[in-house]
Amino acid sequence: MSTAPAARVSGVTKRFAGTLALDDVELEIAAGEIHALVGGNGSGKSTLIKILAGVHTADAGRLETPGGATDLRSATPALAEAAGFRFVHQAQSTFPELTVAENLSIGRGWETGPGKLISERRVRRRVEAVLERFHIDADPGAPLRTLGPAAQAMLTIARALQDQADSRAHVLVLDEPTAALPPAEVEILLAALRRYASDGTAVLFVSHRLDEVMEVADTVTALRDGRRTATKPRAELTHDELIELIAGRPVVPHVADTARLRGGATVLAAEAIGGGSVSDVSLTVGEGEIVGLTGLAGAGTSTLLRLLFGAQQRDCGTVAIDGRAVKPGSISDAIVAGMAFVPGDRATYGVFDSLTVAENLTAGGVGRYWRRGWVRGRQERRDVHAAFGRFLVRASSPEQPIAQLSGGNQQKVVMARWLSRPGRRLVLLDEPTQGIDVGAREELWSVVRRAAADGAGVIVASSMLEELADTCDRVLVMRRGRIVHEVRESPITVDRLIDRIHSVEVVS
Ligand SMILES: Nc1ncnc2c1ncn2[C@@H]1O[C@H](COP(=O)(O)OP(=O)(O)OP(=O)(O)O)[C@@H](O)[C@H]1O
Repeated sequence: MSTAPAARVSGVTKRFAGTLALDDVELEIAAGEIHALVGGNGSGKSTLIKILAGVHTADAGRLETPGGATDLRSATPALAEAAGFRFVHQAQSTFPELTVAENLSIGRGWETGPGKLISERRVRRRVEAVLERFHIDADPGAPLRTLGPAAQAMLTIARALQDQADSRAHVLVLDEPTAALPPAEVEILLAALRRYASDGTAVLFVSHRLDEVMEVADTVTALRDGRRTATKPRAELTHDELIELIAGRPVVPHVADTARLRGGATVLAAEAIGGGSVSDVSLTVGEGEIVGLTGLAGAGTSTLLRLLFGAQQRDCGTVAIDGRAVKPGSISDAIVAGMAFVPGDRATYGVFDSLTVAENLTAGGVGRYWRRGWVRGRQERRDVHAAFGRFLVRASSPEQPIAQLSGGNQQKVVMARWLSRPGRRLVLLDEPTQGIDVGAREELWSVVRRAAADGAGVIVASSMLEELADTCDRVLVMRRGRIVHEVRESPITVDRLIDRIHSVEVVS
């Protein structure tokens, strides 16, 4: 690993009305290193990245790169690009139906030959060179969707960096690069990042997955409440020290609660349901039971939850809560029956962008705050206050527009909205802790366990196998829209889950 600085930022301060998002932050990234940026929800990570990208301007701050200095008060995307920064976001647009070569040419252009016609030979030569340089094993003519998820992520990285001849001339910035990847694919992407760094690329990545930070980072910078709490070589940090830098306190792992009644009377009975990618799924969930759902990407876990809730129309089968049939495709009937749903794609389904935090918190239970035509304002305020504390929501006030909250805090509000509802019988959670910081994650799981202890059934779809192993009474493994295994050994272990997820692949 080289130690030449690829970029150095200093004195970065940013205030949004009422919130000091960054306070005099410094960060130095060396060429050839993987530098992890960690911190709790709302600690300022995205704000710093957006300033580096020129999406936000800073109130103060300076960026130095080998090419010169930039005043971050006048940061722009063009200046960021000229300084060598390249950004790969989770939702980076790729085109699954187009070929690898087409995906690597869009936005950049195609090589032409005589008469300005596209020269397929020259395009192919360039694309093959890029694939080799970024260690991607793919045919330029193959549709992108035929590649595995990690290879697709590597392709978005290659696309961002392909025109930089010198690896040392740029800083690759990744936001939660592994969040959408199943466990086996995570290792492929992390190995690729290591190779890119050993070629001289400086990699800055934001992550809440601390095991990955411990595995792959050379250096770790932690932010808390907009301030840098430490920059350290990862080799000098233990997992627990890292948690303390982020949370400001040790986070005590939960002790399994034995008092919970697991699998009492049947809450959910689903029979032979199908729709979208899911076919012929039957399952039951008992009172107080927490059932996990996992599988490789595309296995159908999210679709199954949406079919159960009615957010997606089912083609066949029946769903009943406490013996009462729930109409297909009717969210309102599902809610009346006692279902609650925390979707994975919160940008599309979870958050009411134009409303305040308080309005988002109470949106699922408006009826509760009306009594003979009067809004019970005090009760609502009390509930909002309690939810803020219990879910560790970081917002300047309940009146703040939710769009101004950090991603993780928006997720906490969505969880709070659904889990605080009285009378819920079945709670459906899709990747509930994605983007949630280590301090709040334990807290969220304890709220889920409390909901189960109160008698609700819970189904949780997640790729975080440790969390499933810690919390679930049994885990269902899906593949191609069907349930293919049930893991209910006590204790459920991560190794066992990985084995079942992959043995499914071998069987086929
Ligand atoms: N456009 C905005 N207007 C007002 N406040 C904002 C805005 N963007 C961010 N903030 C506030 O700045 C603080 C830092 O937010 P930021 O998104 O940088 O956190 P983060 O560390 O990326 O969090 P997460 O891990 O949840 O993604 C938060 O308190 C957030 O509410």
